[in-house]
Parts: sequence; structure tokens; C-alpha cells
Amino acid sequence: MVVLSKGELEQIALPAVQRAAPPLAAVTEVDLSTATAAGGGAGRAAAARAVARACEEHGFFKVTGHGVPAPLLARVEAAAAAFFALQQQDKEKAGGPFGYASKRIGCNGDLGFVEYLLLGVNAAGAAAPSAEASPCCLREVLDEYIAAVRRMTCTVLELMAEGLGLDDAGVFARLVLDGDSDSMLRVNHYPPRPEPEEVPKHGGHSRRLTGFGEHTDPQIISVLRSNAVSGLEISLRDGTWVAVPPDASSFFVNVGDALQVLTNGRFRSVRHRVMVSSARPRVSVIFFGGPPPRERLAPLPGLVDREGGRRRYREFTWREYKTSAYRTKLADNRLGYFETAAASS
Ligand SMILES: O=C(O)CCC(=O)C(=O)O
Ligand SMILES: [Fe+2]
Repeated sequence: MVVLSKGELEQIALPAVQRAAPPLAAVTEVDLSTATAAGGGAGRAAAARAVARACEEHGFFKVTGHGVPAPLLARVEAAAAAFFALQQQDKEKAGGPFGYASKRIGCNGDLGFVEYLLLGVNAAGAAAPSAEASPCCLREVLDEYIAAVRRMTCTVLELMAEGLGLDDAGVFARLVLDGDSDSMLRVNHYPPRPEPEEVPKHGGHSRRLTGFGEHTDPQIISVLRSNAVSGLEISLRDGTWVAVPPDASSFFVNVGDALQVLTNGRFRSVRHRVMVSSARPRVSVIFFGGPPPRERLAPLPGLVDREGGRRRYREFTWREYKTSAYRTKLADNRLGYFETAAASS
């Protein structure tokens, strides 16, 4: 454990420093421009296959050719940096069940070296945490960003369905496009790693703080964009942690728990974390595409049939899942409670 001494919020014991993870050797890259080009049937089919393979293997891949304009990405990054540079008391005005928070992730004692804005996303864009506290230019640029990223997310979700060979290519995207979709936007700011004298060196390993502890994302899909500062790591099937080289011009996609359920476990909800070891701040923005609270989630019948009727998860509503997940710690396997006996056999 590391106890930082500056400021009240820094008086928190952060999870211990660990050995640096090797870089992820080959991350699947999917160029969306080939998948959406007019008359690009073969390109689209190849992209859909690559997406499905990556979702099965890692639950993670990178998207290029996404069509979200670079100047919009730059404006989001600048507006986020301006928000996090505000005085602490001004940032805290955006607090509440949603809004600004620092160090505390969820409500069950998880801590990270991070501050963030967590916003509900409605059909029109980001729901303000509290009107006067959310700087209006941040709200506006985030709404524009959400519209662009939601469109791109739906293209990716269609490719996933096509890659699985499902007849209904809109089966996942419809959940995120629904007017009641429970989608969220998180803007994370990881401050630069504290000076060496503030962080004891453990056993000769590099100094790393847990920015965001290991977890899977609960929703259907997470679409992440960060600045060029490293920190994101994913866990491979064998449990090895690997570092994802940052790429500020691309997006990274995570399969979430809900998609693991819908695909009867064929797509893998990827375990990931952020370790802070850079002298520069990391800023990341994640769109979490979720279903409406009333939505009944269960493995899609077509995919259950392909496994000889073996259904790995029971049916539940997204509201039920969130209620159950709310009681868990960040690192817990939240899907365990919804598994059927067939899941472990
Ligand atoms: O900030 C990041 O790069 C990833 C954070 C994350 O995994 C999350 O907010 O769910
Ligand atoms: Fe995450």
C-alpha cells in the first residue's frame, strides 16, 4: 500500500505498486472505412469476421477509419483538461450520484489514482450532473462527441452481429439506440505519477499506482479514446496482463458483461485496468453503450442452438443486473450470480 501525503484526498492508501506489464503484441485493428464504403461488401464481411474473432479471443480491439473528426477529439480533450484544471471546490459542484468524483470508484470502497466525470447519456446527449456546475462548453462538446461516437458504436455492434452470422444485424445496436438506453459517458483524468520520494519503491519494480483497478465493464460495449499517455492494460485469457500502447487517433473497444451474456459467453467481457506510471496526465473518455433498464437479457437463441442448447446464463433484466452489481467490488465477477449450471460444465 502507498499512502500519499498531499491534501486530504491523497491521504488514501492506494493499491500497491506492481511490475510493469509487457506490451500487447498484436491488437486487432479494424478499419471502419473499409466496412462502410459504398459497394464494399467484401471489405465489410472481412471486417465483421475480424471483429468477431477479436471479441472471442480478447474481447478487445482497436478501431481506425472511424469517421469521428480529429478536431472534435481535440476539442473534447481540451475541454476535459480545462474542467480538471478547475479548483477542487468548483469540480465538486458537479458531484452527486453522477458527476464529479475523485479517488473513490463506486460505493464499495474501491480507490484509484483518478478523478472523473460520470454522466448519464440520454437520447439527446449527456445528462448534466448539475446544470450550473458543468461548464457549458464541456456539456456542448460532449453532446457532439456522444452523437458521433454512438453512431460509430452502432456500426461496430452491427459488425459484431454480422461476424456472428446472426440474421438480425441490428440486434445489439437497437439496444443502444433505444430512447431509454442506459448508456453512460466517463471522462477520466489520471494525474501525473507522484514524485519518487512520495512513492516507496517496492522490490526494484517500477513505480506504478493503480489508476483504475481491474474490472470488466458491465454494459454491452465500451468505446474508449485517450490522449497519447499509456496506462491501459488488459488481461489475456491465461491471466497475463499486457499494456495497450496508446493511440490518440483511434478508438479501443471492450466487450462488456451484457454482450458476453447475449452471445452465450462466445464474446469475452475483457478484464482491464489502468496503471499510472507516466509523468504526464492521462485523459480518457469512454462511451458505455447499455440496454434500457427494462430489457430482458438472455443468450440469443440462435447462439444457444449452436452450442447444442447449452445456455450459460439465465434471463434477467438490465435493472436486476445493475442492482446486483451495485453491491459488488470493482474486481468481482458480477456475472457469476447469473450463470446457469451449464456454464461450469
Ligand atoms: O481510463 C481508462 O483508460 C479506462 C478506464 C475504465 O476502464 C473505465 O472507466 O471503465
Ligand atoms: Fe472499464
